[in-house]
This record gives sequence, C-alpha cells and structure tokens, in this order.
Amino acid sequence: MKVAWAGSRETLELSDRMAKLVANDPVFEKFTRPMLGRKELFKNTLRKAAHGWKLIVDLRLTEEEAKWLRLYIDEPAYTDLHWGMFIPAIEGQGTEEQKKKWLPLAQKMKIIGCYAQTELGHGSNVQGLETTATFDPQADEFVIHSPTLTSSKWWPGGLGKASTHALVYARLIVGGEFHGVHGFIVQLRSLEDHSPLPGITVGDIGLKFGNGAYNTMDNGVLRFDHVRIPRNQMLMRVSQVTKEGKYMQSDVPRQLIYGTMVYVRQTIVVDASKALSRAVCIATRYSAVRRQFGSRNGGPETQVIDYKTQQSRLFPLLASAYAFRFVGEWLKWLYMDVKQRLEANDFSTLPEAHACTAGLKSLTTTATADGIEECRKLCGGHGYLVSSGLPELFAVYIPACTYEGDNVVLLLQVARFIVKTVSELGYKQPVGTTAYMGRVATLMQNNCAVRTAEDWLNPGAIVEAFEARAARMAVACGRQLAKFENPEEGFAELASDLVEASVAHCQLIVVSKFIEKLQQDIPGKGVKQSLEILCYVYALFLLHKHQGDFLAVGYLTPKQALLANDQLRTLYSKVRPNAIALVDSFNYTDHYLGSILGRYDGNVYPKLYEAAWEDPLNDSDVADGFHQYVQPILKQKLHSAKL
Ligand SMILES: CCCCC/C=C\C/C=C\C/C=C\CCC(=O)SCCNC(=O)CCNC(=O)[C@H](O)C(C)(C)COP(=O)(O)OP(=O)(O)OC[C@H]1O[C@@H](n2cnc3c(N)ncnc32)[C@H](O)[C@@H]1OP(=O)(O)O
Ligand SMILES: Cc1cc2nc3c(=O)[nH]c(=O)nc-3n(C[C@H](O)[C@H](O)[C@H](O)COP(=O)(O)OP(=O)(O)OC[C@H]3O[C@@H](n4cnc5c(N)ncnc54)[C@H](O)[C@@H]3O)c2cc1C
Repeated sequence: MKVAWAGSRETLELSDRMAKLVANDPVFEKFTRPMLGRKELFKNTLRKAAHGWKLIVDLRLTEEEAKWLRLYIDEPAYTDLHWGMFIPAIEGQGTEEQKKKWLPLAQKMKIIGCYAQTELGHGSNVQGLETTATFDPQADEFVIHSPTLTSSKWWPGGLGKASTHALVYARLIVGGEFHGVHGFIVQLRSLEDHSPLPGITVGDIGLKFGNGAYNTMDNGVLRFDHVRIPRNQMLMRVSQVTKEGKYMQSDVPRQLIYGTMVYVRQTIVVDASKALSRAVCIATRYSAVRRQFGSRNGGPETQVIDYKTQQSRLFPLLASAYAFRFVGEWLKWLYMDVKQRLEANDFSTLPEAHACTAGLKSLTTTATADGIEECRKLCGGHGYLVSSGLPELFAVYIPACTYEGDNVVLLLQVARFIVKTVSELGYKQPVGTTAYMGRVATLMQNNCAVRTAEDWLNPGAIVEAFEARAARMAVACGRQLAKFENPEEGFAELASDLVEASVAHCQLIVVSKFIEKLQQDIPGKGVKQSLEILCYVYALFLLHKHQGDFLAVGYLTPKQALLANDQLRTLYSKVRPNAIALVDSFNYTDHYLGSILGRYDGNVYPKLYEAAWEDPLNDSDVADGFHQYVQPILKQKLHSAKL
C-alpha cells in the first residue's frame, strides 16, 4: 500500500530517505516553534532554510529530492514562493533570452524571488490590479509605480523581508494606452546589504492566523515610487513591447499570463492529499489508542475507532485523502499534457486545464481544511493541544482555500466552462472531463437502476449517478440562464446554483479518476481490494452528503439513497480492520506528523504528560505574576457579605 500511496517504489524510497534525513537533523526541530516570538520565529525559519539549502548543495540533492526535503522540513518559508512561483513564472512566461539570464541566478539562489500579484485592493480580480508599468521609449525603460494606497502589493510570500526581486504584475501602459496586466521582474533590495532600493517601500504585513504556523513566512507589502527597470525585464513570451514602443500581442492567448497560477493550483491538489492524510493519520491512530465507555465486567473500555459515528466521520476522510492523491496524479498528467501542447502552440485544451485546476483546487482544499478540523474534533480535548499537531496543521493549511484563487471565485470559473459546454451541445461534441455531457439525452432519461445495497458496489452505477447529477444540474442552470436577456446578469443571479453545479462536475472527476486508478495494475497483496473499498466509501459518502442533489434532479429515489447509506455502513466495517495499515502506508515519520496523538508507537498518555511539564509556564510552581495580581484578591478583607 505504501507504493500505491507514493506512486512508485522509487518515489517511496526517495521520499523515505528525505523524511529520515530531516527527522534525524536537530536543526529541523518543530515543537518549540509555537513558543517563539515573531522575530525569533522568522530568524529560526531563515536558519532552517539555510541549513536545508546547505544540505541540498553539499549532498548534491536532485530537484526531486530537494522538493521532498522542503516538504518534510514542514515550515512555510520564503523559499516556497521562490521555487514554487517565481521560477515557474519565468519558465512559463519568459523568452528564451530572459530564461537564460534569470533562471541560473534564481536556481543557484543568487537572487531570491517572490510572486507579487495581489494588492491591498485586489486579489481575485487580476484585471483590476492598479500598479502601473509605463513604457518610457526615451530611456527604453518601464516606470513601475503604485498610484494609490490600494495598489500596494499585499500578501506575496517571501516579499516582506527575504526577497531581493519580485515578479510584479502591473497594468502595462504604452503610449498612453492600457494593454492588460503583465509580469515584470523588479529588483527590490541591494544584493550588497539587502537594503531596499530607491523608490521601494517594503515590509511584512503582520501576524497571521495562529501561533507559529504561517508566521514563519514573511508575507509582504510593497510600494513603488516611479521605479525604473530595463524594457527587457517585462516577461515577453506572451506579449512584447519593442524599443520603438510598439505593443505586440503574439498569437498565444493572453491567459498564458495566468499560467503560473494554473501550475500551482495543480500542485495544491496533491498538497491537499498530503495535508489531509497527515490529519487522518493522527486521528486514526489516536482513535485506536483512545478508549472510552463500554467496559464489561471490568474489561477494557471500547476503542473509539469502533464507534459507528467515529467511523462515519473518519473513514470518508481517509478515503478522501486517497481520492485526492489519485486525482492529483491525473491532474499533474493533464497539466504536463497542456504544457507540451502549449509549446506546440496548441491551445485547444487550455480551457479544460484551467477549469480542472481551478475546480479541483477549490474542491480539495475546502474538503481538506474542513477535514483537518474534523480530525481535531475526532481527537476530543487532546486534539486541541498544540502537541497533537492538528492546530498548527490547520492554521498552516486553511489559507489554501484562499491563496492561488478564492475557492468560490474559482468555482465560478468552472461554471463559465460548464455553461459554455452546455450551450455548445447542439453543435460541438464535448471532450475530456465534459465528455459525459455528450450523453446528456440518456443521462436525462435514465434513472438509477439500483435495487439492493449490493448494487451500489458497481463502478458503472456510481459513475452514472454522478454523471447524471452533474449533467442534470448543468442543464438546469443552462435552462434558467436562457430566461435572462443579459447572460451576465443571469450568471450573477444564478451564481450559487452554478457553483453547486460546478461542485457536482468536480466531484464526478474525482470519483471517476479514483475508479480509473483501480483499473490500473496496483502492486501488493490485497491493496487493490482495500482501495476499492475506499473508492466506494468516497463515492457513497458524497452521494449521501449530497443526496438532495440526486433526489432533486430526479435521478435517485429516496429508497435508493437509503440503500446507498446501508452500503456505506457495511463498507465502514470493511475499512476498520485495515484502517491502521492504510494510514501507516502514508509512511510519515513522527517528526513530520509532529503529533503525540499520532505517534507510531501509540505511546500517547506518558508522552502527553511529559510534554506538559516542558511548557514554560511550568518552569516554576507559582506562576510569575501570581503574588502580584492574585494574592491580594485572596487576602482582601471583604466587608460586604454579598461578595
Ligand atoms: C517546494 C515547492 C513548493 C511549491 C509550493 C508553492 C506554492 C504553493 C503553496 C503555497 C501558495 C502560496 C501562495 C499562493 C500565491 C498566490 O496566491 S498568487 C495569486 C493568486 N491569485 C489568483 O489566483 C487570482 C484569481 N483570479 C484569477 O485567476 C482571474 O482574475 C479570474 C478570476 C480567472 C478572472 O480572470 P479575468 O481575465 O479577469 O476574466 P474572465 O473570468 O472573464 O476570464 C477571461 C477568459 O480567460 C479564461 N481564463 C481565466 N483564467 C485562466 C487561466 N488561469 N488559464 C486559462 N484561461 C483562463 C476564462 O476562462 C475566460 O475564458 P472565456 O473562454 O472567455 O470564458
Ligand atoms: C497565506 C496567503 C499567502 C498568499 N500568497 C500570495 C503570494 O505569494 N502572491 C500573491 O500575489 N498573492 C498571495 N496571496 C493572496 C491571494 O492570492 C488572494 O488573497 C486570493 O487570490 C483571494 O483574493 P482576495 O484576497 O482579493 O479575495 P476577495 O476576492 O476579496 O474575496 C473576498 C470574498 O469575495 C468573494 N468574491 C470575490 N469576487 C467574487 C465574484 N466575482 N463573485 C462572487 N464572489 C466573489 C470571494 O468568494 C470571498 O468570499 C496570499 C494569500 C494568503 C492568505
């Protein structure tokens, strides 16, 4: 099962080696992190990142090994956006000449970059960004300026204190004419003494959600006062500005400028499976350790993992972790396929790539954020301790529902794609993830044929149910939209229904990819059977949770919905014997989990008790301040009997 989760034996071996390298290095200790003040915390992160970089250089780690090393260091740092966005943006939007100049500097960390797109006043609405880049033909330069307070760059990770350069997204103005938002490489700080360059105001935006957590990252604020950069620092793969001041839009879609966001959104789907699997590993192991009630004749109390309510909350999350892992594997393939096509100027699948990356990023991050919180609750009171690993995991994870695109805004992008597909059904055969809409007539006519709970253990029945739900919801939206004279007005009015139809479409993709995964060769005795059970748990859990959709579109009867729930209960009993093996398959070290509740050895209570005394508050029997502020209250002579 470990190989199935890792993807291959080679990846399992490589990731295991990196996990152990980090776990055995005291520099990467994590438990004290929540106790540190902001400046100490940030300095500690710089120290860890420097040590990580030294390991990469000294051990000559490959790009893949370095990626796993940074994952297992498990600390948001400026390097995330340097490697995760600044470099990919230059790779995707730079000319060959620009790549030749800037990539070696960035890859050798001679410069540190960030991705400065979001502003104080705009994040979702990229076309609304206010920072300007005005071409000066006399000087052959762009003048980068922050004309308003709201144009201040705000949020970019690594911007506040670490980055020397930024990829700045700004309104391109040539000869007084606006030509859309483009990316510009701007140096922010001296490479000598790291002080901000003239015209640059830069700093950190302040504390974020939760102690420790994401406060290891210097999300920054940045303003420009007429900063000049050479013309060749505008990324010019998509569009160019000539020395003479002529704007040239090459024949590639302007949306390629958004390409880095598409790339990161697809990485975020696999990130979701990793984050959710960590929380599920902790909650599953602890649910096996924790006993509460149920003792008979003085015997042991019942393991909480054996309660049906615990299983009905925990096992769908376990199934979701595997579902997101496999759909993330497919999405990576889709992204690489689109990237190759783009290199051949084939833009035919760009809309599908945008819709899939946007929709699956939204779906998986929402489910993962909710899932980590559910895992905290599954661990009862101890789940609320920082030493459970869950509060920090939650605090670091939840911005994923916002960064790289607010999840609702992204679902609205999927909705545009779906509505367009439905509107073209009469004359254009849908392909790819919307191919099922080509069978809309059948999907609108045929209702569910399930007669017994067993009938739900049929991939065909599952896929047809999810296809029918998604198709019927999309067609219903299309019909509603047709009633509006102004399509944009209709879209705005029906936005919530459209978002629900987008969720249905995306859940169909996840379920279908899970089923497709099971049609591949999966090594290991009993592994495929265990994954089949999880696939049905995932699908039937969603069907149960969203049964209102399936009933409202008339595909399911209440009886068939009840049969699905009966089957779900049976499936939970089948997951139970393998639950620990399934989470052990994630192959996480105790260091990476950072959780006393999720310890591999299950030695929870002694370690919880031990950890309590390490808290600084227990440095003395009587806490500092007690005698000064409490003792007087205890000693005061109360004259009024009422008090
Ligand atoms: C070890 C390595 C670690 C790696 C980890 C690193 C990072 C990951 C971890 C952490 C991340 C940390 C920080 C995150 C960084 C950020 O948050 S960066 C900023 C992210 N910001 C956004 O995502 C902004 C979201 N908004 C948008 O994308 C756009 O504004 C919009 C909502 C899509 C609207 O676009 P707009 O052009 O204004 O209008 P419209 O909706 O009309 O679209 C026009 C047509 O263009 C199509 N389209 C839109 N986007 C794309 C795209 N990305 N690709 C392809 N096509 C796109 C759209 O579908 C429309 O097409 P039509 O056919 O005309 O309908
Ligand atoms: C931890 C973190 C790290 C980040 N790192 C970076 C970075 O490195 N670089 C960078 O450039 N940015 C970064 N960001 C910014 C991030 O990309 C934006 O916050 C994100 O794109 C959301 O945009 P917003 O903040 O403008 O949200 P808004 O769009 O203002 O969202 C507010 C509300 O309005 C709703 N809304 C907005 N538009 C619509 C609409 N058309 N229809 C319906 N509802 C709508 C949203 O759904 C949401 O509920 C980061 C953010 C965070 C939290």
